[in-house]
Amino acid sequence: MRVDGRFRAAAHGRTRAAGRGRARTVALDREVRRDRGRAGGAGSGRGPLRPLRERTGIIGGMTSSLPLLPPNARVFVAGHRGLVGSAVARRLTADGHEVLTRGRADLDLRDAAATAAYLKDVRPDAVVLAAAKVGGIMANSTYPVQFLEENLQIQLSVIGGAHAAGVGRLLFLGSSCIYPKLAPQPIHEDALLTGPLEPTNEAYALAKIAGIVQVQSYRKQYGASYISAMPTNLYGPGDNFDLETSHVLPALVRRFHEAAAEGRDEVTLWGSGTPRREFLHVDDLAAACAVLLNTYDGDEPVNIGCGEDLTIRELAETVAEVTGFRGRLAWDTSKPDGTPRKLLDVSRLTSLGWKPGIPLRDGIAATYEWWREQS
Ligand SMILES: NC(=O)C1=CN([C@@H]2O[C@H](COP(=O)(O)OP(=O)(O)OC[C@H]3O[C@@H](n4cnc5c(N)ncnc54)[C@H](OP(=O)(O)O)[C@@H]3O)[C@@H](O)[C@H]2O)C=CC1
Ligand SMILES: C[C@H]1O[C@H](OP(=O)(O)OP(=O)(O)OC[C@H]2O[C@@H](n3cnc4c(=O)[nH]c(N)nc43)[C@H](O)[C@@H]2O)[C@@H](O)[C@@H](O)C1=O
Repeated sequence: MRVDGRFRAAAHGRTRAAGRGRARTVALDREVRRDRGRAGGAGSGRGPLRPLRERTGIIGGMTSSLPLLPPNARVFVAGHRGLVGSAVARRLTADGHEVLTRGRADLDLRDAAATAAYLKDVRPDAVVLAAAKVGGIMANSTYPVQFLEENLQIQLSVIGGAHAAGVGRLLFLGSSCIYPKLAPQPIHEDALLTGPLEPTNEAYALAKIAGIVQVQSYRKQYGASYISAMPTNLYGPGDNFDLETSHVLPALVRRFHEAAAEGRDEVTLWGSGTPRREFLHVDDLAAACAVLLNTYDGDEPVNIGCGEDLTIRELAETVAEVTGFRGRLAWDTSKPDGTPRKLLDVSRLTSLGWKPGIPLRDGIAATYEWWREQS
């Protein structure tokens, strides 16, 4: 069962003069290029970069007052029916932007020609790339071909198509699994490519790393104002509750709910329960994406997390309490644990003024309520 918490308020197609939007984004692109040239390091995001005049937020650590995403911007959210895309669409709409969407039946984002044609037609001011082949530990380790190829195809289509259409601003969403399996904790963005990856999601991680390099390459070669963010494990309304393909948190909600409803006294979970994970509510993630779109224009990816983690056993105890399951936990150690720990260093993001607002227990309770209303 894929619970459907879908974003419906989005406008389809072109509802404003596309020519105006295009002129504005191309102008921003040129301006970014010109100023980076003066700073003497195209897209490095590190050197003594000067703030862009007027519209810019944070470039190379310097700030000015106006946001990088113009007010009332037209933003194409790719993957608007998913956990992340639906939350980002809600957030951008609440912030006064116009969210453009396209369902998979009308536009398969693996199709580069169709995606480029769509983006040229609607010419958004910005793109948020939240469409991807996504899944939990078992889905990742069972279908590495799809996780590698579909994500590479989507990234090539959307990022390349956005540039060809003159889109001036793009946010690419990666994942904390891009970092080495045994990276020092908390994991700083500089840990990228410093060690071997976790085998259960290596294919997915490599596709995401390619996406980061693609974004950096468009910055370096064309001066594009494209950025990448690396979220930790997410949860919330719109999540996937399918026990075979989901991440751990929605799986536990469903397992405990069903066990409590059926009066069972034991629930079996995967692995040893000892791995540690950091969980962020998707509405906090969406707020962080809005901050990045408005203020960040650096070359380096930005971690998005809450800065705290817990063991899977501790998570299970919390979810059991929320769902009213009072029985025993059993652990199926034939199932993989995955990486032992992946707590993100979120200092780069918090320095931009963002902080999480939804405590884990409250977020789980709200997600449980949402899921029960959907089922
Ligand atoms: N969930 C998490 O814990 C985390 C997620 N992320 C990242 O956030 C992003 C979004 O993830 P999330 O929202 O959880 O994933 P979901 O599976 O909930 O949503 C993915 C969306 O992408 C769409 N999509 C997938 N393939 C295609 C395609 N070929 N053409 C058009 N649309 C397509 C799906 O469409 P449809 O609805 O039709 O299936 C869906 O709307 C991903 O990049 C992921 O890596 C990062 C860290 C953690
Ligand atoms: C976001 C992130 O998500 C994935 O990495 P992951 O964090 O390892 O994934 P997960 O949420 O599926 O599991 C977390 C932990 O929980 C344990 N666990 C117990 N019981 C269940 C259970 O019932 N289901 C699941 N899925 N896990 C369970 C499980 O064994 C593991 O130890 C990748 O897709 C990766 O690519 C990625 O980006």
